Amino acid sequence: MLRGKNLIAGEWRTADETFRAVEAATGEPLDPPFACASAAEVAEACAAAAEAQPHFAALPLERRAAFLRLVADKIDGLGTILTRRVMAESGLPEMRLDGERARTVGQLRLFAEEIENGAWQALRIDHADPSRTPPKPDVRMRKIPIGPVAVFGASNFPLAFSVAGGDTASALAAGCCVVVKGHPAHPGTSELVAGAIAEAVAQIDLPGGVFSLLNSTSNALGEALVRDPRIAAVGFTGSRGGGLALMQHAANRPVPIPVYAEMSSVNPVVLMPHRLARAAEELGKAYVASLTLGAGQFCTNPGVVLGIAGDALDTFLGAVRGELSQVPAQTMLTGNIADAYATGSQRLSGEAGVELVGLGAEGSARCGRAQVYTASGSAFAANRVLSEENFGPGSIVVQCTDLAEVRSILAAMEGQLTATLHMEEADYEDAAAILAIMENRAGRILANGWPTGVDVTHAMVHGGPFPATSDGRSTSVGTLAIDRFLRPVAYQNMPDALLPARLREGDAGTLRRIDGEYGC
Ligand SMILES: NC(=O)C1=CN([C@@H]2O[C@H](COP(=O)(O)OP(=O)(O)OC[C@H]3O[C@@H](n4cnc5c(N)ncnc54)[C@H](OP(=O)(O)O)[C@@H]3O)[C@@H](O)[C@H]2O)C=CC1
Ligand SMILES: O=C(O)CCC(=O)C(=O)O
Repeated sequence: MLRGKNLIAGEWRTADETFRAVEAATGEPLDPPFACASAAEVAEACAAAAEAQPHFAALPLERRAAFLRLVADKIDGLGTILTRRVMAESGLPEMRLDGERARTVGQLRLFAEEIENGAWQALRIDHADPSRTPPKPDVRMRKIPIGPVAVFGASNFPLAFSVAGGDTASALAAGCCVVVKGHPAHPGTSELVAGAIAEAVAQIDLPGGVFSLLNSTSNALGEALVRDPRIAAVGFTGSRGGGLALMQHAANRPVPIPVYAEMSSVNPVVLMPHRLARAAEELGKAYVASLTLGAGQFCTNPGVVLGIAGDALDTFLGAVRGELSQVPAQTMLTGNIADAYATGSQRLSGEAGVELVGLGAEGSARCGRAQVYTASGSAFAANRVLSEENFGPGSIVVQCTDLAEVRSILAAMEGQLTATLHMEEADYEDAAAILAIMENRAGRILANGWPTGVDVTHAMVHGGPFPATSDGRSTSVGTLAIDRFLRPVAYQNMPDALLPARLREGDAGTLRRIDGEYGC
C-alpha cells in the first residue's frame, strides 16, 4: 500500500499540496496522491544528511557494504508489487523491468564488493627522504567522501537510474548521504524503492539522514536542492535543458559544486564498406532492434548512422524499411516525452534534404512511432538540426560520398556517450583513422555491436564530452562512478597514530601505491 509521502530522514511526511502519477498507456490518474515537498523540507532533508554525513563516512567498510547488500535484498523482496507499479507508471514491459531490476540490485552488490576491496580509495604512500635537498616529506593520500549528494531520478530508467540507481549506489558506496529528487513520472516506484532503502537504514542502525526522498512537479524543488549549502555534488540524467539549468544553479552558489549530468547523445554508428557489403541486411535488422528497444528511450540510442552511398547502403535501407514495418507503436514514458518526440520527428522530416526511409505502426498520442530518415552527408553537415537528439525511436542514416566525409562529419559532431564501428578485417586500416576521431568524441567505442544496454562493470565508461555529460572525465555506470563523489586528501608528515588505518605503515591487505609501486 503506497503512502503518497516524502521520506525525510526516516520519517514519512504528508503535505497539503499533492500531485498524481498517471498510467503511461492511458493518461488516467493513478492513486494515491503524492505529497509535494516544500522548500523547508528540502532544507530539513539536507540538514539531516549533513548531520549524518560524518557518521556514515566513518562507518567501517564492511558495514557500508552490508548496507548496500541489504538495500539490494529489500528491492528484490518487493517482488511483483514493484514491477506492477513501474509498468503502470512507465509503460515499460515486464521483461525489460525484470532486467532493469536485476541490473539495479546487481549494481548495488557490485559496489558492495568494490568498497570492501578498497582499491577505490587510491591509497598512495610516498616515504620521506631527509637526505634529499630540499628534504622530501612523508606524504600519504586517500580519497574521502565529498559530502551529501543530490540525485535526480531519471524518467527512462525508473529503477537503474532512479532512486536506488547508479548515482545513488555510487554515492552511498563512496560514503555520501543522499537526497533524491524523485522523477514526477514514477512517484509510486520511487516510494517503494525509498521504502526499501529506509528499512535497510533502520536495520543497519544508521542515522535516518543517510537517505531522503523528495517529490514535486516543480523545478523549484530541484533548484532549492542544488542550491542548498549542505549539498556537495549532484547526479542527474535527463534533458539537456534540465542538466544545464542545474549546472547553472550549482555554479551560481556562493560555494559552487560539481554537477554530473548525463544529458544528450545521438551515438553515431559507422558502417564500414567491407562489413556493409557483406552484411547489409543483417545490420539493418539489428539497427532497428536497437533503435526501437524501450520505445527508443535510451540515451544510448543509435540516432545517427553513417555509411557510403551505394548499392550496399540501399540494401541496408531496404532492410530497415522492412523491419520498421513490423515494429508496433510503443507507449512512451510520459505524455510530454511522446509530444516532444512527435514534434522533433515532424521538424526533422521537414528539413531540407531529409527523406523518409520507413515507419513503424502508428499508435495513440502517448505512443512513439518508429521512424528512420536519410540525408546526404552534405545536407547533414550543413544543418545542426539533423544531428540533434530526438528522444524516442527515431534516427537518421547519412549517405556519405566517401570515408573522408564520414571522418569530417564525425569530427564536427558534439560529444557523445558512444560511437560504434561495424567492420571486418579489410576495414581495419580505415577504421583506425575513424577510431582516433571517435576517441575524442565519445566515452565508449563499440566494435560490431549496438550501443543500447550498458554493462555494469569495472572498466565501463558511460560518460563522454559535453553535451553527452557535463564532465567528460567521469562515468555514471560501472564501479568508476564512485570517483565522482570522492575527494583526495594528502597527509604530510602525519604521525602514524593519527593516520587513517589503511595509510599506516604496517597496514596490509589493501592495494596501495608505495613510492610509485603498486602492492598490498
Ligand atoms: N538523454 C537522456 O538520457 C534523456 C533525455 N531525456 C530528455 O528529456 C526530456 C524530458 O524528460 P525528463 O525525463 O522529464 O527530463 P527532464 O530533464 O525534463 O527532468 C528530469 C528531472 O530534472 C528536473 N528538472 C528539469 N529541469 C529542471 C530545472 N530547470 N530546474 C530544476 N529541476 C529540473 C525535473 O523535475 P521537475 O519535472 O519536477 O521540474 C526532473 O526531476 C525528454 O523528452 C528527452 O528529450 C529524458 C531522459 C533521458
Ligand atoms: O543503455 C543503457 O543501458 C543506459 C542508457 C542510459 O543511460 C539512459 O538512457 O539514460
